[in-house]
Amino acid sequence: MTRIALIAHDEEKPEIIDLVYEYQEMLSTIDLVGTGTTGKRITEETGLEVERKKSGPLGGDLMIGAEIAENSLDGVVFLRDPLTAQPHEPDISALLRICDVHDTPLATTRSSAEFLLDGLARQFD
Ligand SMILES: O=C(CO)COP(=O)(O)O
Repeated sequence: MTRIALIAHDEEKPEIIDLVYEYQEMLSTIDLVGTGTTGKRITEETGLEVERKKSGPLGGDLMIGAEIAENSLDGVVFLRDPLTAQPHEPDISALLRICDVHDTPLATTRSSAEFLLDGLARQFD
């Protein structure tokens, strides 16, 4: 089963909800995991089931990183806020790094997330 992570910083949460609505049909056929607040918001607003890790600042990014290290994830959509300093910046860097280490597809903006999800959808055709 295809499994992807959905994560967004607070300023980007409206954007990830909008993205999930856009790809709702496709996303309803795969396993979704997310950091705590992002996962909660997605489920509340779209009804999609999201396995929730801890909130990002409390270790959620690292928990998703651990799944990547175990090759459990096929992709990561991580809509970062590039204009606000985050208290857990080291955790964010660790997640980005482990995606690179395992060549796990990673999108950090809306347009690159659309490329990633379009690419995944093509695998189902
Ligand atoms: O901080 C985050 C990613 O670094 C996101 O965490 P939340 O989804 O819990 O807001």
